[in-house]
Amino acid sequence: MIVLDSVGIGAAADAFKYGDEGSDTLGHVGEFFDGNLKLPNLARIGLSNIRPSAPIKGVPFQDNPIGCFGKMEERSVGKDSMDGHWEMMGLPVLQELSTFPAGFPDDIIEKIEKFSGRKVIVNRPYSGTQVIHDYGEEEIRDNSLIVYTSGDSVMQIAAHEENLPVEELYTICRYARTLLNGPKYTVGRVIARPYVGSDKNHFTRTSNRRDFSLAPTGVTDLVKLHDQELSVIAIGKINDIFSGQGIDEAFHNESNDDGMNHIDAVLQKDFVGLCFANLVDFDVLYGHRRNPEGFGQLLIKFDRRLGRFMKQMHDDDLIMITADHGNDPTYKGTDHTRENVPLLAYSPSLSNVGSDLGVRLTFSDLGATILDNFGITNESGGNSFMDQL
Ligand SMILES: O=P(O)(O)O[C@H]1O[C@H](CO)[C@@H](O)[C@H]1O
Ligand SMILES: [Mn+2]
Ligand SMILES: [Mn+2]
Repeated sequence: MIVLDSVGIGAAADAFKYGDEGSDTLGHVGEFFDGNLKLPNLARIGLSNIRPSAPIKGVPFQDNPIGCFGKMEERSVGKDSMDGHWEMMGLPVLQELSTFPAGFPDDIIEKIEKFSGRKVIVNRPYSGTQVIHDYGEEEIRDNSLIVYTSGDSVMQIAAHEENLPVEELYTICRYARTLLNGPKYTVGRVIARPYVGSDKNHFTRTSNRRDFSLAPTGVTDLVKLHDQELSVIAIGKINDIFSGQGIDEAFHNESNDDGMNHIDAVLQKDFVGLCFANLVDFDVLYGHRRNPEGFGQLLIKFDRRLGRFMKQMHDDDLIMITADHGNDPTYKGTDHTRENVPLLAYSPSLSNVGSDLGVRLTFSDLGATILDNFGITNESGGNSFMDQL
């Protein structure tokens, strides 16, 4: 299962509640490329068959798709990565998590300052690349700590790797995590955001980013798989998002390309179970940066690697491709967008080639299908589409 982080397929029915009406990540990237968004492999599986009345520009509708296709609505209240991924694994996040449009309260900040011995600066919603440009030099000069947030339930802590070694930054994040597990403040993720570079015009963030998520509040489908002795292999930020629960083997990604290398390697492995991968660059490098050109180029690159991957699949392999939320790079602001997500499935041995999986009412249908595939009972509220594949 591959999550293309933030690759949504059009505003959800409840997008108005989030101020996200009219957002459409794939549709608008397609329009931006004006016919040149060539995604032949995603097209063959049925990407534009998901919404035949509004195909993605450049991605032709197929009369005979080789896979199964549909889209999914999110039940979770939030539109962040944790909500999306947990819901896929049978645990929608129905409780509203804390957000901090005016910054984190004094008691939290004071505790972080005391623990770290550093003064906290910024403490408000900010774009992560902009914040190191605007405040990185101050952070280095004063040995302070950049704390910022977004529209999501996140606390992000940025520090220059030479000023604060990453392990120390992780220690501070782990401490901050303990302050934000509820009941007063329940925050989805604390994210370490280390960066390097000589000065404000050269600061860049590194792949030493780490997400410290809330521990899953129930038994996820990953744990159910693991308990039945099936292998659960995590690629990218999956391990962080599930706090390692139910995961047997985990690989950290340096980039989408590196993630695809891990995915290719797992394909050559003899195992029975689930490989769950997240490719985050769409979101981090281009979605939040509102860069449709970069976003589309990365989709084209992914599609090429997908083509190679599909050629090497064995008869008993199944690939499912989806997303965790939208992040329309042509939309206002810099936050995620409340969208439906695509659902594509392909195997050389599908029984129902070309079947329309329709509009799934929760991302949990994915996990339900995976459990069904392995004959595991599912009580999570998701509906399996196994018999449609
Ligand atoms: O601007 P940057 O630091 O990339 O932050 C983004 O990263 C967070 C996690 O995806 C989002 O909540 C958004 O704020
Ligand atoms: Mn995400
Ligand atoms: Mn994001």
